[in-house]
Amino acid sequence: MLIREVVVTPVAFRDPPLLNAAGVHEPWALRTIVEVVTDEGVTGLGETYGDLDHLAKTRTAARALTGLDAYDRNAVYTAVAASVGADVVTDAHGLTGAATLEKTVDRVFSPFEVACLDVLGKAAGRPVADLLGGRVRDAVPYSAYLFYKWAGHPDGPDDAFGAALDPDGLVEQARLLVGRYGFRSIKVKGGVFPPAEEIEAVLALRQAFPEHPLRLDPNAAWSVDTSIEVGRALDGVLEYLEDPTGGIDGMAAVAPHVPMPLATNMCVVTPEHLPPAIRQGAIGVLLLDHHYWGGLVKSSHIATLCTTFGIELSMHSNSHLGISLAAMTHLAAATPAVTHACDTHTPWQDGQDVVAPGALRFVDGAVPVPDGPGLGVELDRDALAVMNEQYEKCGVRSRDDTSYMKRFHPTFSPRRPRW
Ligand SMILES: O=C([O-])[C@@H](O)[C@@H](O)[C@H](O)[C@@H](O)C(=O)[O-]
Ligand SMILES: [Mg+2]
Repeated sequence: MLIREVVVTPVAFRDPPLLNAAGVHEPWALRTIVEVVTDEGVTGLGETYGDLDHLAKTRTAARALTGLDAYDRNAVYTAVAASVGADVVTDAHGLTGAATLEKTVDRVFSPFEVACLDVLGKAAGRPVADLLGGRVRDAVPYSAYLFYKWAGHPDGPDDAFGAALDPDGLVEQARLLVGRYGFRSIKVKGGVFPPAEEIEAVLALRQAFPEHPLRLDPNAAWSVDTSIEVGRALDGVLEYLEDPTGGIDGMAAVAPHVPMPLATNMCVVTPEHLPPAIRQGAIGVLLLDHHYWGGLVKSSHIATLCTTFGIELSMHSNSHLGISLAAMTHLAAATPAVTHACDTHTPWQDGQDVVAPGALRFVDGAVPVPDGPGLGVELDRDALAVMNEQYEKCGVRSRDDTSYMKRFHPTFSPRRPRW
């Protein structure tokens, strides 16, 4: 199973104007699609970020993998690490926490690891979930991921989702997503309006959806004191409060004073963050993300470690396509400790995808594990070509929610904490 060739293709797809603490989503979201082709003619798929620095590193790493054995993922990791060197890559938006060298290598390695597992699964005729230990659930529950949003991009027509700028708008958006996908949990992306307004929105959702577990995630937009006030105001309402404030120290200062667990995909984002977070009791839930936790196997090891220390698991998401959704679904299906519904941006992509339709679907808010070998999804080459052309033409080269927001609101500041 020697790697004969690795093909790296950047793609762009339409994204609605979703608001967050860093600004607003641009009209185009970027991803990179990785194809690992072996000497036996089996091709494995991976998906990762599309930002220029990361794309360059992914391309350099791809060239270093020719001739390696798809079974030998330690050798693949070593080659990726050597190709990354000492360069740390940071996201401009800062929504997935601090960058470190290990996290940079883990991020570059991840799509190749997923693609190698896809190869091995296809060769063995078994789903990736089987390679990760076997499925403990046949379908993986996801949450309705609500965003405050404008009706459309200021330079374009309104989109099909409509505006959501107050509690009624968010409740209406929840009805749309729950109605269409059957989600049984709801997450609100906060950090956009003053906390009192976001509390009001969560309470309106609680009234409209009395049975749905609710989460709120302001991406560290609040001070420690504000986080404690909001946490107490939502006593009995939230399943967990996600990244109310920044840093392990900040989260540890909030945790003992609020009634619900704190969750994160910002202050614990790489292995070296775990010891201090555990020592200080900073978090109760970790949102895994195989795209920056070094792929599926390492994520599953992190989950085991978290369970040992009483930390529960959920899963984080940025804008993504079907290869990522398939990988997330196999990982969560094979990881008993992922007991909270996972996040996904899938509804916001509104059917745009690089994978052929059919393998991935939502049933009662959950994605059944694809049955086919490997990830169980096939590349739609026409869609890939269209999205690659969109990438070439769209002009976006790195996600920058803040600059895009400042085009329309020049005084906007992404300063955190803001409240
Ligand atoms: O897409 C967004 O705007 C989200 O805010 C995303 O970038 C975050 O990383 C993420 O969803 C989160 O849970 O923090
Ligand atoms: Mg988050």
